[in-house]
Amino acid sequence: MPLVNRTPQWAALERHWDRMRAVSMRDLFAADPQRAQSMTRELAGLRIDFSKHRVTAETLELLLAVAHAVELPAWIERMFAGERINTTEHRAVLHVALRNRSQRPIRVDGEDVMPQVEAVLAQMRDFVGRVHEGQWRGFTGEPIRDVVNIGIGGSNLGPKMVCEALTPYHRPGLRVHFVSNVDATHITETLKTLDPARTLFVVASKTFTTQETMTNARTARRWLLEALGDPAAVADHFVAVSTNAPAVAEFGIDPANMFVFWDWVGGRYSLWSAIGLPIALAVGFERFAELLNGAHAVDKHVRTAPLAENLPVILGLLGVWYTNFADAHSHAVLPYDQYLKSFPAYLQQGDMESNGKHVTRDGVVVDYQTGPVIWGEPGTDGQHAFYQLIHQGTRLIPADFIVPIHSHNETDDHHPKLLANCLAQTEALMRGRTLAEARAELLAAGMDPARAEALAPHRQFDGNRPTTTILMERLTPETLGALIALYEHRIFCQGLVWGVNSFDQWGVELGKQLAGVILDELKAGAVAAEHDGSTRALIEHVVHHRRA
Ligand SMILES: O=P(O)(O)OC[C@H]1O[C@](O)(CO)[C@@H](O)[C@@H]1O
Repeated sequence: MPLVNRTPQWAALERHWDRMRAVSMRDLFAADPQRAQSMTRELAGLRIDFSKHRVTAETLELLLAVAHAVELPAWIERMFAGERINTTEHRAVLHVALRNRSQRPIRVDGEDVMPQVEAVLAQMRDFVGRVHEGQWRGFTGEPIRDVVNIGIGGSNLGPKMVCEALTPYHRPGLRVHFVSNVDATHITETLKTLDPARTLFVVASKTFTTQETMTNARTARRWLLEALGDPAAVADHFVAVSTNAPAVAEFGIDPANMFVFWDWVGGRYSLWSAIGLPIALAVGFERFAELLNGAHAVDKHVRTAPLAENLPVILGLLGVWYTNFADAHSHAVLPYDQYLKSFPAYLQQGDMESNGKHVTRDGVVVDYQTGPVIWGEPGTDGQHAFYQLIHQGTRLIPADFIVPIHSHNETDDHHPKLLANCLAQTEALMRGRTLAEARAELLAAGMDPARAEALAPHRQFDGNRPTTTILMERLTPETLGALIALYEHRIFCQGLVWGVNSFDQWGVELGKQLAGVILDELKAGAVAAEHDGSTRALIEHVVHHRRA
């Protein structure tokens, strides 16, 4: 497979960009009164408007031609068929099996994985029921009041984001906490508020070797044992979610209290697996199942819809358009819903760990940009922080605006304002304000002409800044599941265009390896290994000051 930028389809897009760079969305809307309707689609409770993009029907056709050139439909099918498309780790990629509500067999090496998936879901349902009903009790016979998920990366960000997002659905009487950072402050501050006799720890780690997680888990175990005094208490206060049964047993967790998942579930795609146990504990198993249903609806769509109608494909291609042709370096995700406050952070791992790659699946170094920087904050906080740059800065930043039509905290005073702000931002970003308009507004407000002339350039907005608006009736488990799956598949489609393996993460290894060397040196109080001058001096300084 040649690099995508060597294909004739890519060359056609380059020529097209030369024509499109001067095209304004204002003109596109003026020329086509049906533009919004023809570029808005409904999917699984989401209404997606991609009309405020710097594209025409021809642009979309040319982008779709690139998608065909990289055999995108065949790759999507390969994923659903359980092929080992994560080639560097020789693994299938089957988070879609975790929410395969149709029970259609999905096979890896000829073996249907669905019975295992169903068995773990049944185990989760049973366990969650027992905790909720007070049948699962702590060592001293107390019911569980607090659940602490100990995990990091995919074993933290997904379940944490979903638990926050579904706060209105939380069952009363059970609080869920997340500890991820190896910084002792994180676990110390969390444990301060808890009663050991009524706390359940979920140690979530695919590998069960991750330094941060194992350190926090050992601290939690010490805390528990100091309070309860008997090692037998661990069995009543710790469960594990992992692929590594021997390591779980070695930690002292009863294998009966282990929830397995499989090597074909990537960490950042794992919230649908037993890694979602804190979600099910927080909102109940039925709600967790609704989350899976929402994702399944999007899975069906991505697998069966023709490319031209396939929303994750379209959104992915729009991202490619800006990254590779309009020189955009980042992508903002702006949820207008406080419950989605961690959605951008969750997507940072989802997208940047997936597509932050510099070689293709074949190991060829690319000479084009791949995954952008993902960032964002909930509106309207973001508006008062960084929107200035999005509106008037020198960089092009495509942005997604996500907003529910109804709030879970509906009041006449708040939600209409939130909605108005969200919609106004996309309008302003698209429309901008010309110099003449800026000048006229100032004059109409009574400003003297000389001052209006001086101020007008500061109040001029280029506009033409692309946004996607994603509306939903309300943020429910189902719409949230659909939203997450939409982004997951978008990431996959972009990775396919760039030719990278979106499912490995070798880039996190080197730092881990070097941290191991430096940790030994900090413990020994002496530098033993080869380091550059800066790192060596820093280690020596730290060693000296920790000794003093
Ligand atoms: O679940 P584990 O094995 O503890 O890994 C945690 C995280 O570490 C990574 O391997 C690297 O950040 C992620 O891909 C993963 O989600």
